Amino acid sequence: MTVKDNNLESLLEWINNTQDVHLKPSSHSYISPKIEVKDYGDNGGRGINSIQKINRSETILRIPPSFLLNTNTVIAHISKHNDSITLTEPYYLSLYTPYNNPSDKITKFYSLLSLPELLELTSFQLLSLYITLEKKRQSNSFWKPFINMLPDISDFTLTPLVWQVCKVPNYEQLLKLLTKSTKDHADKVYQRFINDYDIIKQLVISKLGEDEVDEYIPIESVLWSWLCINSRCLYMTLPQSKTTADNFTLAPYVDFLNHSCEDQCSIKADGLGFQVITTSSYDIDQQLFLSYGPHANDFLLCEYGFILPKDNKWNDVNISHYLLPLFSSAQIEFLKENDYYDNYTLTSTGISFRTEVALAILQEPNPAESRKLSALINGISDGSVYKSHSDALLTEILEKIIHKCKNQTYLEYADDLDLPTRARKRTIGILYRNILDICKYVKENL
Ligand SMILES: C[S@@+](CC[C@H](N)C(=O)[O-])C[C@H]1O[C@@H](n2cnc3c(N)ncnc32)[C@H](O)[C@@H]1O
Repeated sequence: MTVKDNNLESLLEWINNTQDVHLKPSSHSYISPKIEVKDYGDNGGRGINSIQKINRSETILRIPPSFLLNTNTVIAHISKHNDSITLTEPYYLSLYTPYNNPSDKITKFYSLLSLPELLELTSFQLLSLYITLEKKRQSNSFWKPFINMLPDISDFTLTPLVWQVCKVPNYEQLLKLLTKSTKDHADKVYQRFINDYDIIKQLVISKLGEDEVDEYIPIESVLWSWLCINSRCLYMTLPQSKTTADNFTLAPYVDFLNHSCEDQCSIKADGLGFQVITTSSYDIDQQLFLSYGPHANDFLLCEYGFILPKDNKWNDVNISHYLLPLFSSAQIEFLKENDYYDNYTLTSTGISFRTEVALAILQEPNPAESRKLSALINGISDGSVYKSHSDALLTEILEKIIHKCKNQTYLEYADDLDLPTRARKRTIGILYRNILDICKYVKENL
């Protein structure tokens, strides 16, 4: 179904017609007439669809720097409401920031912030704070057409972070049901969010006092902004970023591209802004995809709130927690020295070399002195001397995992009356099915 709503029309109007008069027309926004936004329903929500044939290497989108939401544009916009901030760098001064100084509470809050305080925040913290506040400002925000097209919190119903922060029905049971690697990942995402929220909160308290926190930055609103950023950010080098993780931007319209394991579009960020170029040709009425990266389903679920139920070639099974307790201290020392400590995985094509090395080391009481081991690690031997013991241990581990997963795949058919709980349990069931399929394959092919 073609998406036709007022919000989308406002977004297109904003991207196409709010041009910086100082820019050459060649630098203006461009949305190819060969694409449209289409609603794929349960199969990914909104995505980009071809309405004409598209060739390989065609530029289909170009969003100029002034319409990208990132640290640069946020600081440039906030500075318009703050007399104490004077920006001199060209990457701020070249941005189009139509001056609109509404006398609302948020303008007042911006006027209290200093440039060092803003630069102290990570991109994630700054953007989460800014989007939360700009959403509140509604028509007073330059970014309103973009913010109005961001997904609803209900679109993140499968994200474990939402279960935990919003304490959804059965959230404790759901978290316990997660596969180990998904739970480990979900815990890290939770820590990242809570840390970001605490820092934003401290800043608001330092300017406005504790009583204003719920008014300006209720945790549910920051959670929504944070998830929109996490699931829609695109890599782009920014001049003032402190870490690689800070190098990202949000790009309206580009962010309608759904994920597939196979790359079908590439992205380019330069002085012209953000561009999307096709890397394959498309017939009429085909969905255009971008690969978000080599992500397994547990990663996709925790970071983006979806999984690829079939054919995610990046799925793996981590067996580190079975192997790590078996190593002696000499073996651990060797593993650490040679960068082979932890992260032992199996995939749908077999066991990783790292896992093979770990299984071999378990058979060497003095690994540092073993020439057989050194030959395996240096690619001089294929390690067949270790194979029968490695296979026996691996079979034992695989049988334990297979048994556990078989006990959990019933979740795929969960029939809870509460529909979000049902969807969450079914997704967890698929994660167990993914693990089961890999383990069975590896066991059969030892
Ligand atoms: C960058 S946005 C893509 C546009 C999004 N579908 C929308 O409606 O705005 C990323 C989000 O799209 C959804 N998504 C992306 N690729 C998907 C896929 N292959 N299957 C299901 N959902 C997908 C997830 O909700 C993800 O968090």
